Amino acid sequence: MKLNLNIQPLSSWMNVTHQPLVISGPCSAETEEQLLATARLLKATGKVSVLRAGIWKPRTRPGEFEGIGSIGLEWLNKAKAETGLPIAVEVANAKHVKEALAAGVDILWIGARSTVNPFTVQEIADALEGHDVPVMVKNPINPDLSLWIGALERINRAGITKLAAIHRGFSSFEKTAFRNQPMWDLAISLKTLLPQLPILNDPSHICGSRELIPFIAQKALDLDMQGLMIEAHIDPSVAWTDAAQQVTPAALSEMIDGFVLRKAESKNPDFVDKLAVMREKIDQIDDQIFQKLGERMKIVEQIGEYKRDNDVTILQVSRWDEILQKRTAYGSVLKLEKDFTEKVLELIHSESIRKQTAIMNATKAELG
Ligand SMILES: C=C(O[C@@H]1C=C(C(=O)O)C=C[C@H]1O)C(=O)O
Repeated sequence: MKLNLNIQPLSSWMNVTHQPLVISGPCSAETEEQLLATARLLKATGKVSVLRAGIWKPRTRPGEFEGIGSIGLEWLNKAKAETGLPIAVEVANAKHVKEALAAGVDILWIGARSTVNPFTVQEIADALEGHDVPVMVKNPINPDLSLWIGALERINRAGITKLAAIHRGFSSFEKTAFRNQPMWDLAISLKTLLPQLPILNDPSHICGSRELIPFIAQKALDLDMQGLMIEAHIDPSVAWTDAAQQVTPAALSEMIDGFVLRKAESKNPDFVDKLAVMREKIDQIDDQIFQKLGERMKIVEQIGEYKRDNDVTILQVSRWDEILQKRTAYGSVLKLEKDFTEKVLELIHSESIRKQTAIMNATKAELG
Protein backbone atom coordinates (compact mmCIF):
# COMPACT_ATOMS: atom_id res chain seq x y z
CA MET A 1 0.00 0.00 0.00
CA LYS A 2 1.28 3.46 -0.89
CA LEU A 3 -0.04 6.64 0.71
CA ASN A 4 -0.79 9.73 -1.22
CA LEU A 5 0.71 12.94 0.11
CA ASN A 6 1.39 16.00 -2.00
CA ILE A 7 5.08 16.50 -1.30
CA GLN A 8 7.77 18.48 -3.10
CA PRO A 9 11.21 16.88 -3.47
CA LEU A 10 13.71 18.02 -0.85
CA SER A 11 16.04 19.43 -3.53
CA SER A 12 13.34 21.89 -4.63
CA TRP A 13 13.23 23.66 -1.25
CA MET A 14 16.45 22.81 0.57
CA ASN A 15 19.77 24.25 -0.52
CA VAL A 16 22.12 21.44 0.45
CA THR A 17 25.53 23.07 0.42
CA HIS A 18 27.44 19.92 1.36
CA GLN A 19 26.64 16.20 1.22
CA PRO A 20 25.17 14.74 3.30
CA LEU A 21 22.61 17.35 4.32
CA VAL A 22 23.42 18.29 7.92
CA ILE A 23 21.21 20.45 10.12
CA SER A 24 23.10 21.41 13.24
CA GLY A 25 23.11 23.76 16.18
CA PRO A 26 22.67 23.66 19.92
CA CYS A 27 19.98 21.65 21.65
CA SER A 28 18.92 24.94 23.26
CA ALA A 29 19.74 28.53 22.49
CA GLU A 30 21.16 29.60 25.87
CA THR A 31 22.70 33.01 25.34
CA GLU A 32 23.22 35.20 22.31
CA GLU A 33 26.99 34.62 22.55
CA GLN A 34 26.65 30.84 22.80
CA LEU A 35 24.34 30.69 19.77
CA LEU A 36 26.37 33.08 17.61
CA ALA A 37 29.70 31.46 18.49
CA THR A 38 28.32 28.00 17.72
CA ALA A 39 26.74 29.21 14.48
CA ARG A 40 29.99 30.84 13.33
CA LEU A 41 32.00 27.67 13.87
CA LEU A 42 29.36 25.50 12.21
CA LYS A 43 29.34 27.80 9.19
CA ALA A 44 33.14 27.71 9.09
CA THR A 45 33.10 23.92 8.70
CA GLY A 46 31.41 24.43 5.32
CA LYS A 47 29.51 21.20 5.97
CA VAL A 48 26.32 22.45 7.62
CA SER A 49 23.32 23.54 5.53
CA VAL A 50 20.89 24.70 8.24
CA LEU A 51 21.27 26.13 11.77
CA ARG A 52 18.94 24.69 14.40
CA ALA A 53 18.25 25.72 18.00
CA GLY A 54 15.54 24.90 20.51
CA ILE A 55 14.01 27.98 22.09
CA TRP A 56 10.85 26.43 23.53
CA LYS A 57 11.83 23.19 25.24
CA PRO A 58 9.36 20.53 26.34
CA ARG A 59 10.89 19.19 29.56
CA THR A 60 9.94 16.09 31.49
CA ARG A 61 9.83 17.81 34.90
CA PRO A 62 8.81 21.39 35.71
CA GLY A 63 11.47 23.69 37.05
CA GLU A 64 14.10 22.65 34.51
CA PHE A 65 15.29 25.12 31.85
CA GLU A 66 12.33 25.39 29.50
CA GLY A 67 14.01 27.31 26.74
CA ILE A 68 15.00 30.93 26.36
CA GLY A 69 11.74 31.76 24.57
CA SER A 70 10.97 34.33 21.91
CA ILE A 71 14.20 36.34 22.36
CA GLY A 72 15.93 33.31 20.84
CA LEU A 73 14.27 34.15 17.52
CA GLU A 74 16.17 37.45 17.46
CA TRP A 75 19.45 35.66 18.18
CA LEU A 76 18.74 33.12 15.46
CA ASN A 77 18.06 35.90 13.00
CA LYS A 78 21.36 37.56 13.96
CA ALA A 79 23.14 34.24 13.37
CA LYS A 80 21.39 33.91 10.03
CA ALA A 81 22.34 37.45 8.98
CA GLU A 82 25.96 36.79 9.88
CA THR A 83 26.41 33.26 8.54
CA GLY A 84 23.82 33.10 5.78
CA LEU A 85 22.59 29.80 7.21
CA PRO A 86 18.82 29.23 7.08
CA ILE A 87 17.35 28.72 10.57
CA ALA A 88 15.12 26.01 12.07
CA VAL A 89 13.21 25.86 15.36
CA GLU A 90 10.85 23.46 17.09
CA VAL A 91 7.24 24.58 17.43
CA ALA A 92 4.78 22.96 19.82
CA ASN A 93 1.68 25.17 19.66
CA ALA A 94 -0.05 27.83 17.54
CA LYS A 95 1.70 30.68 19.39
CA HIS A 96 5.12 29.24 18.56
CA VAL A 97 4.14 28.89 14.90
CA LYS A 98 2.87 32.47 14.74
CA GLU A 99 6.02 33.89 16.34
CA ALA A 100 8.38 31.74 14.28
CA LEU A 101 6.65 32.70 11.03
CA ALA A 102 6.62 36.39 12.00
CA ALA A 103 10.36 36.15 12.70
CA GLY A 104 10.97 34.61 9.26
CA VAL A 105 12.20 31.22 10.50
CA ASP A 106 13.04 29.12 7.44
CA ILE A 107 12.13 25.63 8.69
CA LEU A 108 9.85 24.52 11.52
CA TRP A 109 9.95 21.13 13.13
CA ILE A 110 7.47 19.33 15.31
CA GLY A 111 9.01 17.41 18.22
CA ALA A 112 8.33 13.83 19.27
CA ARG A 113 6.36 14.91 22.32
CA SER A 114 4.00 16.90 20.08
CA THR A 115 3.65 14.36 17.26
CA VAL A 116 2.27 11.97 19.83
CA ASN A 117 -0.78 14.22 20.38
CA PRO A 118 -3.17 14.71 17.42
CA PHE A 119 -4.77 17.76 19.10
CA THR A 120 -1.38 19.48 19.27
CA VAL A 121 -0.52 18.53 15.70
CA GLN A 122 -3.89 19.79 14.46
CA GLU A 123 -3.43 23.08 16.32
CA ILE A 124 -0.04 23.49 14.65
CA ALA A 125 -1.50 22.50 11.27
CA ASP A 126 -4.29 25.09 11.61
CA ALA A 127 -1.75 27.78 12.48
CA LEU A 128 0.27 26.84 9.38
CA GLU A 129 -2.69 27.17 7.01
CA GLY A 130 -1.88 29.58 4.18
CA HIS A 131 1.88 29.61 4.87
CA ASP A 132 4.47 28.13 2.55
CA VAL A 133 7.10 27.07 5.08
CA PRO A 134 9.00 23.77 5.22
CA VAL A 135 7.97 21.54 8.14
CA MET A 136 9.75 18.50 9.53
CA VAL A 137 7.86 16.03 11.69
CA LYS A 138 9.78 13.97 14.23
CA ASN A 139 8.48 10.51 15.03
CA PRO A 140 6.19 10.22 18.07
CA ILE A 141 7.90 9.08 21.27
CA ASN A 142 6.06 5.74 21.15
CA PRO A 143 6.64 3.34 18.27
CA ASP A 144 3.35 4.02 16.49
CA LEU A 145 3.76 4.44 12.75
CA SER A 146 0.14 5.55 12.27
CA LEU A 147 0.60 8.50 14.63
CA TRP A 148 3.67 9.59 12.69
CA ILE A 149 1.84 9.28 9.37
CA GLY A 150 -1.24 10.97 10.85
CA ALA A 151 0.82 13.99 11.88
CA LEU A 152 2.39 14.22 8.41
CA GLU A 153 -1.11 14.01 6.87
CA ARG A 154 -2.47 16.76 9.13
CA ILE A 155 0.39 19.11 8.19
CA ASN A 156 0.10 18.22 4.51
CA ARG A 157 -3.67 18.86 4.55
CA ALA A 158 -2.94 22.34 5.88
CA GLY A 159 -1.21 22.95 2.54
CA ILE A 160 2.39 22.30 3.58
CA THR A 161 4.09 20.49 0.69
CA LYS A 162 7.68 21.15 1.77
CA LEU A 163 7.48 18.29 4.18
CA ALA A 164 9.99 15.89 5.71
CA ALA A 165 10.11 13.38 8.55
CA ILE A 166 12.80 13.10 11.19
CA HIS A 167 13.61 9.73 12.73
CA ARG A 168 14.75 10.38 16.33
CA GLY A 169 14.10 6.98 17.87
CA PHE A 170 11.45 5.70 20.27
CA SER A 171 11.01 5.53 24.04
CA SER A 172 11.15 2.11 25.58
CA PHE A 173 11.21 0.51 29.02
CA GLU A 174 14.13 -1.54 27.85
CA LYS A 175 17.38 0.06 28.97
CA THR A 176 20.00 -0.16 26.26
CA ALA A 177 23.01 1.88 25.21
CA PHE A 178 20.61 4.16 23.32
CA ARG A 179 18.55 6.97 24.83
CA ASN A 180 15.82 6.20 22.30
CA GLN A 181 15.58 2.88 20.47
CA PRO A 182 16.22 3.35 16.74
CA MET A 183 13.60 0.75 15.72
CA TRP A 184 14.80 1.12 12.15
CA ASP A 185 11.89 -1.01 10.89
CA LEU A 186 9.49 1.88 11.54
CA ALA A 187 11.53 4.32 9.48
CA ILE A 188 11.85 1.70 6.74
CA SER A 189 8.06 1.16 6.79
CA LEU A 190 7.50 4.92 6.52
CA LYS A 191 9.86 5.06 3.54
CA THR A 192 8.08 2.11 1.94
CA LEU A 193 4.64 3.69 2.38
CA LEU A 194 5.75 7.19 1.38
CA PRO A 195 8.72 6.81 -0.99
CA GLN A 196 8.52 10.49 -1.97
CA LEU A 197 8.83 11.71 1.65
CA PRO A 198 12.33 12.84 2.63
CA ILE A 199 13.39 11.22 5.92
CA LEU A 200 16.20 12.67 7.98
CA ASN A 201 17.81 11.01 10.96
CA ASP A 202 18.50 12.56 14.35
CA PRO A 203 21.30 10.43 15.80
CA SER A 204 21.75 12.81 18.76
CA HIS A 205 18.40 11.84 20.30
CA ILE A 206 18.72 8.16 19.40
CA CYS A 207 22.16 7.91 20.98
CA GLY A 208 21.94 10.23 23.97
CA SER A 209 25.74 10.12 24.15
CA ARG A 210 28.05 11.64 21.57
CA GLU A 211 30.33 8.59 21.19
CA LEU A 212 27.61 6.54 19.50
CA ILE A 213 26.47 9.23 17.06
CA PRO A 214 28.81 8.43 14.12
CA PHE A 215 27.65 4.80 14.01
CA ILE A 216 23.95 5.63 14.00
CA ALA A 217 24.47 8.45 11.51
CA GLN A 218 26.35 6.13 9.13
CA LYS A 219 23.66 3.48 9.44
CA ALA A 220 20.99 6.12 8.63
CA LEU A 221 22.93 7.16 5.52
CA ASP A 222 23.26 3.51 4.51
CA LEU A 223 19.48 3.20 4.83
CA ASP A 224 19.21 6.01 2.29
CA MET A 225 18.00 8.67 4.69
CA GLN A 226 18.33 12.09 3.17
CA GLY A 227 20.06 14.01 5.89
CA LEU A 228 21.05 14.30 9.53
CA MET A 229 20.09 16.59 12.38
CA ILE A 230 22.99 16.60 14.84
CA GLU A 231 23.17 18.79 17.93
CA ALA A 232 26.32 20.87 18.31
CA HIS A 233 27.39 23.27 21.05
CA ILE A 234 30.40 25.55 21.37
CA ASP A 235 31.19 23.81 24.69
CA PRO A 236 28.98 20.74 25.31
CA SER A 237 30.42 20.27 28.81
CA VAL A 238 28.54 23.33 30.04
CA ALA A 239 25.36 22.90 27.93
CA TRP A 240 22.14 23.66 29.80
CA THR A 241 20.32 20.74 28.16
CA ASP A 242 21.40 17.38 26.72
CA ALA A 243 25.10 17.96 27.47
CA ALA A 244 26.07 14.32 26.87
CA GLN A 245 24.77 14.16 23.32
CA GLN A 246 26.07 17.44 21.90
CA VAL A 247 29.33 17.67 19.97
CA THR A 248 31.62 20.58 19.28
CA PRO A 249 31.53 22.04 15.77
CA ALA A 250 35.07 20.67 15.27
CA ALA A 251 33.99 17.16 16.29
CA LEU A 252 31.00 17.44 13.98
CA SER A 253 33.24 18.41 11.10
CA GLU A 254 35.53 15.45 11.73
CA MET A 255 32.53 13.13 12.01
CA ILE A 256 31.13 14.31 8.68
CA ASP A 257 34.53 13.71 7.03
CA GLY A 258 34.37 10.11 8.26
CA PHE A 259 31.01 9.33 6.65
CA VAL A 260 31.01 6.98 3.68
CA LEU A 261 28.45 8.25 1.16
CA ARG A 262 26.76 5.49 -0.78
CA LYS A 263 24.40 6.16 -3.65
CA ALA A 264 20.84 4.82 -3.92
CA GLU A 265 21.66 3.11 -7.19
CA SER A 266 24.44 2.69 -9.70
CA LYS A 267 24.08 3.25 -13.44
CA ASN A 268 27.22 1.21 -14.14
CA PRO A 269 25.96 -1.47 -16.62
CA ASP A 270 28.26 -4.11 -15.17
CA PHE A 271 26.87 -3.49 -11.68
CA VAL A 272 23.28 -3.50 -12.98
CA ASP A 273 23.83 -6.83 -14.82
CA LYS A 274 25.44 -8.59 -11.87
CA LEU A 275 22.76 -7.28 -9.50
CA ALA A 276 20.03 -8.57 -11.84
CA VAL A 277 21.61 -12.05 -11.89
CA MET A 278 21.83 -12.17 -8.09
CA ARG A 279 18.26 -10.88 -7.71
CA GLU A 280 17.05 -13.58 -10.09
CA LYS A 281 18.58 -16.15 -7.73
CA ILE A 282 16.86 -14.49 -4.77
CA ASP A 283 13.52 -14.57 -6.60
CA GLN A 284 13.90 -18.31 -7.20
CA ILE A 285 14.81 -18.97 -3.58
CA ASP A 286 11.86 -16.84 -2.35
CA ASP A 287 9.57 -18.89 -4.63
CA GLN A 288 10.86 -22.07 -3.03
CA ILE A 289 10.54 -20.69 0.51
CA PHE A 290 6.88 -19.77 -0.06
CA GLN A 291 6.12 -23.02 -1.86
CA LYS A 292 7.52 -24.90 1.14
CA LEU A 293 5.61 -22.66 3.60
CA GLY A 294 2.41 -23.47 1.70
CA GLU A 295 3.19 -27.19 1.87
CA ARG A 296 3.97 -26.93 5.58
CA MET A 297 0.66 -25.19 6.29
CA LYS A 298 -1.25 -27.93 4.46
CA ILE A 299 0.27 -30.52 6.82
CA VAL A 300 -0.47 -28.24 9.79
CA GLU A 301 -4.13 -28.25 8.70
CA GLN A 302 -4.15 -32.05 8.45
CA ILE A 303 -2.69 -32.22 11.97
CA GLY A 304 -5.40 -29.74 13.09
CA GLU A 305 -8.15 -31.99 11.73
CA TYR A 306 -6.57 -35.04 13.30
CA LYS A 307 -6.34 -33.29 16.70
CA ARG A 308 -9.94 -32.13 16.36
CA ASP A 309 -11.16 -35.67 15.67
CA ASN A 310 -9.18 -36.98 18.64
CA ASP A 311 -9.88 -34.13 21.07
CA VAL A 312 -6.23 -33.14 21.40
CA THR A 313 -5.15 -29.55 22.19
CA ILE A 314 -3.79 -27.32 19.46
CA LEU A 315 -0.74 -26.09 21.32
CA GLN A 316 1.88 -28.75 21.94
CA VAL A 317 4.58 -27.04 23.95
CA SER A 318 7.06 -29.92 23.99
CA ARG A 319 6.88 -30.34 20.20
CA TRP A 320 7.17 -26.57 19.71
CA ASP A 321 10.13 -26.51 22.07
CA GLU A 322 11.81 -29.34 20.18
CA ILE A 323 11.39 -27.41 16.92
CA LEU A 324 12.82 -24.24 18.46
CA GLN A 325 15.86 -26.08 19.82
CA LYS A 326 16.59 -28.05 16.66
CA ARG A 327 16.07 -25.23 14.19
CA THR A 328 17.99 -22.56 16.08
CA ALA A 329 20.92 -24.99 16.38
CA TYR A 330 20.70 -25.76 12.65
CA GLY A 331 20.24 -22.05 11.91
CA SER A 332 23.43 -21.16 13.72
CA VAL A 333 25.34 -23.76 11.65
CA LEU A 334 23.93 -21.97 8.60
CA LYS A 335 25.18 -18.66 10.05
CA LEU A 336 21.69 -17.35 10.83
CA GLU A 337 21.31 -15.16 13.93
CA LYS A 338 19.45 -16.95 16.73
CA ASP A 339 17.14 -13.98 17.14
CA PHE A 340 16.25 -14.08 13.45
CA THR A 341 15.61 -17.83 13.42
CA GLU A 342 13.40 -17.54 16.49
CA LYS A 343 11.38 -14.69 14.97
CA VAL A 344 10.79 -16.67 11.76
CA LEU A 345 9.77 -19.77 13.71
CA GLU A 346 7.46 -17.76 15.99
CA LEU A 347 5.70 -16.27 12.96
CA ILE A 348 5.26 -19.70 11.42
CA HIS A 349 4.07 -21.21 14.69
CA SER A 350 1.51 -18.49 15.38
CA GLU A 351 0.14 -18.95 11.85
CA SER A 352 -0.10 -22.73 12.51
CA ILE A 353 -2.02 -22.03 15.72
CA ARG A 354 -4.32 -19.62 13.88
CA LYS A 355 -5.05 -22.16 11.14
CA GLN A 356 -5.70 -24.99 13.58
CA THR A 357 -7.91 -22.75 15.75
CA ALA A 358 -10.01 -21.96 12.68
CA ILE A 359 -10.39 -25.70 12.04
CA MET A 360 -11.44 -26.41 15.65
CA ASN A 361 -13.87 -23.48 15.76
CA ALA A 362 -15.48 -24.31 12.44
CA THR A 363 -16.27 -27.78 13.70
CA LYS A 364 -17.67 -26.52 17.01
CA ALA A 365 -20.00 -24.23 15.10
CA GLU A 366 -21.05 -27.07 12.80
CA LEU A 367 -21.73 -29.34 15.74
CA GLY A 368 -23.76 -26.41 17.09
C1 LIG B 1 1.48 -28.64 14.00
C2 LIG B 1 1.28 -28.83 15.30
O1 LIG B 1 0.60 -27.88 16.12
C3 LIG B 1 1.23 -26.76 16.70
C4 LIG B 1 2.08 -26.15 15.69
C5 LIG B 1 3.37 -26.55 15.52
C6 LIG B 1 4.14 -26.25 14.25
O2 LIG B 1 3.73 -25.36 13.51
O3 LIG B 1 5.15 -26.92 13.98
C7 LIG B 1 3.99 -27.28 16.56
C8 LIG B 1 3.35 -27.58 17.71
C9 LIG B 1 1.97 -27.17 17.99
O4 LIG B 1 1.99 -26.14 18.94
C10 LIG B 1 1.76 -30.02 16.00
O5 LIG B 1 1.23 -30.35 17.07
O6 LIG B 1 2.67 -30.71 15.46
